[in-house]
Amino acid sequence: MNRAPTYDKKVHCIADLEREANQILPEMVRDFFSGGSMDLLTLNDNRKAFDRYRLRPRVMVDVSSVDTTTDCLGSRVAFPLGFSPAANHGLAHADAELATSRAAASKGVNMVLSSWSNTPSDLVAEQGRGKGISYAHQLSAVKDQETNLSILRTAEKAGFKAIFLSVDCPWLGRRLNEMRNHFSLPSHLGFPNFPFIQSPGEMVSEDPRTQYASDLVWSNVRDLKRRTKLEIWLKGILTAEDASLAVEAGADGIVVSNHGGRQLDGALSTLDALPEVVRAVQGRIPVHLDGGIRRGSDIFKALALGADHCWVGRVPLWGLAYKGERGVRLALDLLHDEFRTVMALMGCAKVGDIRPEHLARLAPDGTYRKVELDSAKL
Ligand SMILES: Cc1cc2nc3c(=O)[nH]c(=O)nc-3n(C[C@H](O)[C@H](O)[C@H](O)COP(=O)(O)O)c2cc1C
Ligand SMILES: CC(C)CC(=O)C(=O)O
Repeated sequence: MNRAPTYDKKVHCIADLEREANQILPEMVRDFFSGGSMDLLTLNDNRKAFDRYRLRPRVMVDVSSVDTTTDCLGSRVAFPLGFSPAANHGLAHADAELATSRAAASKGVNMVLSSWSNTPSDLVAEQGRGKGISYAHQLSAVKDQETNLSILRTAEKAGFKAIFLSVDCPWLGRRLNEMRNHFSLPSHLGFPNFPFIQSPGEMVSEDPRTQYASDLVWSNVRDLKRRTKLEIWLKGILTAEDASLAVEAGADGIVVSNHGGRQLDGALSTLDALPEVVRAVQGRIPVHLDGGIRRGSDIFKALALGADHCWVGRVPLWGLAYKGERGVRLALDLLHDEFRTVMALMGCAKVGDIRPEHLARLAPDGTYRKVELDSAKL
């Protein structure tokens, strides 16, 4: 019998990993990782949206060999999942982004590094050198152009493949957990991309080198593309209108994202936003998704609705908190196994076999209705 392997005594799914991590982390860090903005409507809906779909399995398909691999940022990755950028991996574990990067490299998935990494970007990318994976560098543009350009040059020199420009943070969302907990960073954590910061408290100062640029417009995408050979992806698109403008502006890819519910509370869940974005893009550039992915079946559902690839932000943080690099590898093993199992049980032998008609969506009358081909582009 081809039963799933057991990797850990306590952790058999991402919900277990979250529970274990949350028992280890101090309350302030736990809430910083898990929390979102305001009433957490979007944070919670990111998860609930996946449960509004059910699977329509096809049987009597030869799934004796299931190929979960796919292409992402020029690499053949083990399965359609990688790590979203998240600030401050150092709050989860002393090995911080180095451990996350090693885990990604050893399991054959890509990683996007936050500008607010606690580890120098070149050291993070070095962990995956020669291992066939790709790294992208996130940029939340700040007011000071020199600082933005220095991050761009660092990413180019260190061999990053792309810049993921976060377009959903002209202003920081209101995160009540951070206010209530008086969130602050320990003094030992530094930000190599912002070397002028002497103490972590200064990251929220009035200094234009750390303040988000709130005046970004579509022409800035073209400016950025003129300044670098790296691919420019836009992270934080939620509407068909902006997806079309992103393509016109020359973006190399889009990540449908609401920043894990940490920016605009009440914004659409990413799975709900995905079909209109996919329809607007019409296959001209890749469309990726992050937000709420916790199971292999979530990845399957996002792909069935037209995403080319998914990312997770909190999952590697929980893995790190649980057991450092080993914990991050565990998270990847679990999600990879779950995805493979779902593919087999759905009658999909390769990623390209996943189609919208594999899904049924919850209708207002409480029944589930088949997702029709033209209702999700493809
Ligand atoms: C602790 C934390 C820090 C984050 N830092 C960044 C960041 O620096 N830049 C960014 O673009 N997104 C950041 N994000 C958002 C993630 O890239 C991603 O969009 C989100 O976590 C996806 O949702 P998920 O956590 O449900 O997978 C952060 C998310 C978390 C949880
Ligand atoms: C506040 C930033 C440093 C990181 C971020 O984007 C986030 O916490 O969501």
